[in-house]
Amino acid sequence: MEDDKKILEDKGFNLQGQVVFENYSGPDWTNKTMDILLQRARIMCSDEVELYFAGVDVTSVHLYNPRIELEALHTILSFLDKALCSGYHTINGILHALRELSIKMIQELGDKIRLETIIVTNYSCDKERHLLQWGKSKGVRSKLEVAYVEGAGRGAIATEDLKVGDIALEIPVSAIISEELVHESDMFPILEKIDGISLETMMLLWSMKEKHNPDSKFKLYFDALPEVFNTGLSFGVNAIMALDGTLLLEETVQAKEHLRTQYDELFPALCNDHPGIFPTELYTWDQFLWACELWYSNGMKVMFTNGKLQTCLVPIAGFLNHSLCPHILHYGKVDSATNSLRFPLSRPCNAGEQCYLSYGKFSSSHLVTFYGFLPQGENPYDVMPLGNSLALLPFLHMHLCKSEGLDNLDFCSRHVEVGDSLQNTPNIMACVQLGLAFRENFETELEILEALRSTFEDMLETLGETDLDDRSTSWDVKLAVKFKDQQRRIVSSIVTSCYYGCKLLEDELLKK
Ligand SMILES: C[S@@+](CC[C@H](N)C(=O)[O-])C[C@H]1O[C@@H](n2cnc3c(N)ncnc32)[C@H](O)[C@@H]1O
Repeated sequence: MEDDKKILEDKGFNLQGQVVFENYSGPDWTNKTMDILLQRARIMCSDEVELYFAGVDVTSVHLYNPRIELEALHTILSFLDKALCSGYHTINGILHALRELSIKMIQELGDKIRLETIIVTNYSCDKERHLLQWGKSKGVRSKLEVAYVEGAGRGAIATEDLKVGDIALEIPVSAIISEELVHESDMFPILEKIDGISLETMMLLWSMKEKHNPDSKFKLYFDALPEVFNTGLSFGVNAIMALDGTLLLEETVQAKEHLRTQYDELFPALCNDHPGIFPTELYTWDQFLWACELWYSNGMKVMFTNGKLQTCLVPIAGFLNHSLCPHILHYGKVDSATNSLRFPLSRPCNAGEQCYLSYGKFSSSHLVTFYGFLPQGENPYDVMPLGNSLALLPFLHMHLCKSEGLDNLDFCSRHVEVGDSLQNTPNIMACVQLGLAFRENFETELEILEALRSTFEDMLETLGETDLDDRSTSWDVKLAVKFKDQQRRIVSSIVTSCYYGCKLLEDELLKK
């Protein structure tokens, strides 16, 4: 919040909450006013890390992060709707014009980033249809159907053209799998006596048994779940080996070791002490891992009307896949008027198009480990290890450092951003140019940049080359190799940028 304020002040905004509609009778007033509103909204919609890395130019019209752009446009739209409802009649015309423009800009943004969904027709969706019917009988309202989509298992497809603000899906609280169920179960009195056990772990253990309960209220939900999840937690030895040289290797190994320790702390003790409640055959390591993958990849944080935030399984909503710029941005808070979880659209979704939501601001390594996929497009939340002495390097588009320029290596390590190609993301160059504009000490900057280049060159070497026969390779090795290729591309782009940055500085030094 303080960062937001500072940036707004730096940009000369009036922080008293008033936007002055200057010259609104002029020919271009709507665009100009929208521009001002957008500059503010981009800052308001960026979190601390995003602000930190976009510090130089968060107000730029450049799409440095489509999710923030969408969030900003949506914030403006909500603001305009509120203003229109509260009846500022004298400026109604202006508000309507701005509203129309923001809807148009949201539409244009959606068109720019649209992902093509290929529906795979040779899979039966009977189980999914049964679940949808069950949902309907429980009061679920849906404008989505389920289909197999290429590269992502099942996905949710819009059954009609959906506009901004339309509710794609509405799930009553009674159809959500939440802590209440474990509290009511016969395992709760045993579990609550275990020191330090979390409610999440209790839910996980409950779901392992409930999955096999023929009388479960959620039987059709469990029936429709995948038999295997294919996340990084299930990577085999070859996939782990293929990750050599990447941060992900350690992440997946550590995550799995952590889960194994957790399992060993609970089993076989619980089965031995309470065989009637924890049957051995339902609580094997493999089944525990399956349940972990279920909760990591399908768990949703839900805020209930009593203010409690819980990780839940939400039938039907669990068919929604993730996108870096999703249709559904705001969800997860139970609507007190309807006692349901609603999934409203922040950008339009046409009939037949896959409707996406955002799982969160996750790096690709997190998505591979806990969800088992790499998102399409450049992920602005990726991180790069910068060697032992340096901090993790967030990979955000466009800007290399704040206007201070490069002060020291540590400063640099925290500010560097990496682009996907030199032409449209001249990050290191932008940084150097900033340095040139603000500072005299080119020698130090050159040293820093050379050190950076050398660090990334070493990293590139460690990543090595991959030679993959795609036909005979298993899903996990393919995913590991895809991840490594992506890392290589990023690092290689930084090396190139460092190289050009050094050259620019050397030229400047020659001129002196
Ligand atoms: C909540 S589920 C979504 C429904 C899932 N596709 C299914 O068939 O059950 C999350 C899982 O969907 C897949 N997924 C989600 N978004 C994806 C994307 N953009 N690309 C590929 N797979 C995705 C991953 O396997 C992830 O673990």
